[in-house]
Order: sequence, then C-alpha cells, then structure tokens
Amino acid sequence: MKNFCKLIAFTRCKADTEAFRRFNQRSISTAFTSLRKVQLKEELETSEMSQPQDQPEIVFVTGNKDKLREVTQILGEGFPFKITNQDIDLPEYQGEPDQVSRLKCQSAYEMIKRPVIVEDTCLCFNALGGLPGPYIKWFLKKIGSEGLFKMLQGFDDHSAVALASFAYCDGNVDEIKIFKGMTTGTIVKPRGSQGFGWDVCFQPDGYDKTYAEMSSDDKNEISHRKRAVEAMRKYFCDNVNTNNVS
Ligand SMILES: O=c1[nH]c(=O)c2ncn([C@@H]3O[C@H](COP(=O)(O)OP(=O)(O)OP(=O)(O)O)[C@@H](O)[C@H]3O)c2[nH]1
Ligand SMILES: [Mg+2]
Repeated sequence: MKNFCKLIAFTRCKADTEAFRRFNQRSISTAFTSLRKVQLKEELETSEMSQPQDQPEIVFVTGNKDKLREVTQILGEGFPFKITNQDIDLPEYQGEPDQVSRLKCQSAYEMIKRPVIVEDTCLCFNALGGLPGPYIKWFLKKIGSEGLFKMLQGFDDHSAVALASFAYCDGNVDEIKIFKGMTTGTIVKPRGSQGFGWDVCFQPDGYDKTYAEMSSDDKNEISHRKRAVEAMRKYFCDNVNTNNVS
C-alpha cells in the first residue's frame, strides 16, 4: 500500500511519463517497472554530472555493497575504465552459474542501456553435487552460516568451491563475456568477524583461517573474486578499446 501511494504521488508529478500511461493501460507491476526505469535514468544523469568525463564508464550493477567494496579494492588504480555502481536488486535466476550471470547481465543491460558488468557468486558443496551453488543467497538467508556447516554433518566430504562469475555486456546482449574465478576450501564451523555472507564458514585450502578471520587485504589476495576480477582486468587491458566504450 505504501508503494502504491508512492506510485500515485510519482505519476501525479510526472503526468506525461510512460509510467503514468502504463499505469492506466496495463497492470500496476508494469507501471512499477517503468517507474524504476525513469528513476534509473535520472540517477545516471545525476551521477554523470558529478564525474570527470575523461575515462569511459562501465556500470557495475549490484545491490551488494560488500561485493562493490571488494571489487573496488581489488581493481585499485590502473584499470582503464571508470567503474560506477547502480544499486539494483536484480532477479535471482536459476540455472548453471554461467547461465545465471548471463541472464543477470542481460537484465541489467536492458534496465540501464549502458555498458554493464554484474557478478554472481556461488558456493558449491562437492558432497551435494555443487549445490547450493547459485542458490547460496537463499540458503544463507534461511539457515545462516551455522546451518550451512550443519548441512554437511552427515557427509565425510566437507570440501567446497567459492565461485565468482562476472559478466560484461558492451551493448550486444548476444556477445556477453564471462570471467570466472574460484577458490577451493572447506566448510567449517563459523569463525571470525571480518567479511560478510558465508565468509565465516569458508576456510580456503592451504590456510588455517576462514575468510572472516583474514584481513580484507589477505582475503582479496586469494579470493574467488580476486581471481575473477584479474581475468576481467586482463580482458579489458588486452581487448577493449577505451574509445569504444562510452
Ligand atoms: O561470505 C561471502 N563471501 C563472499 O565473497 C561473497 N560474495 C557473495 N556472497 C554472498 O553470497 C550470495 C550471492 O548471491 P548473489 O551473487 O546473487 O549476490 P547478491 O544478491 O548479494 O548481489 P547482486 O546479485 O545484486 O550482485 C549473497 O548472499 C552474498 O551476500 C558472499 N559471501
Ligand atoms: Mg543477487
């Protein structure tokens, strides 16, 4: 009801917008989609005004501020593009990791119509044939890190793979590029207070600390995200002409 009132207020202010026309002609959900597109366009225009124009821009679409922080830290200086962020809660698709990242990227591009990157993170338990995989967000939400640890108690194999898949679309949705990075490890009883998500129960192979017991610099040296970002960096440095990205 609160959102419905917001929509009415918005359409009154912008009586000639697409959102208003769609509100009358189609369903409320279609009107909300149009409303979001108008808001995104306005946000992009505002952010453009406050940014230097010398570097071409790629928008990292993610609703996860911790991912954004880590990607920004890992990229550091020396990336030939300005990475800006749009905080959009993208749909959680089903499928294999590549497929999920590709669909997410298409959806992000359709929303903002600018060169975009997205990232999808999977946590795959070997004893469970790779599950929860791309569905880790819901498992984490429902049972927490302690629950993830307990899920494997009936199995001898507690090994897991953390996988980050970035997808980049330069405007051609049929030619989305995927960059992957993985770190193997073990699911342990939660330990540590750094990081986010399931960091507390993932102990990378060769370390006696979980991600959450490491400093962010140490995690960023060996993480799945670091490896995927480096693959993406290499692609951009080797293949993408900065003049062709606007
Ligand atoms: O301990 C962690 N260390 C990490 O390095 C890490 N990266 C992601 N996650 C969590 O795993 C799920 C992925 O789902 P996800 O890829 O759909 O992300 P998201 O929905 O949060 O953001 P986005 O889809 O808008 O980009 C979400 O619960 C994230 O919080 C991590 N947890
Ligand atoms: Mg997500």
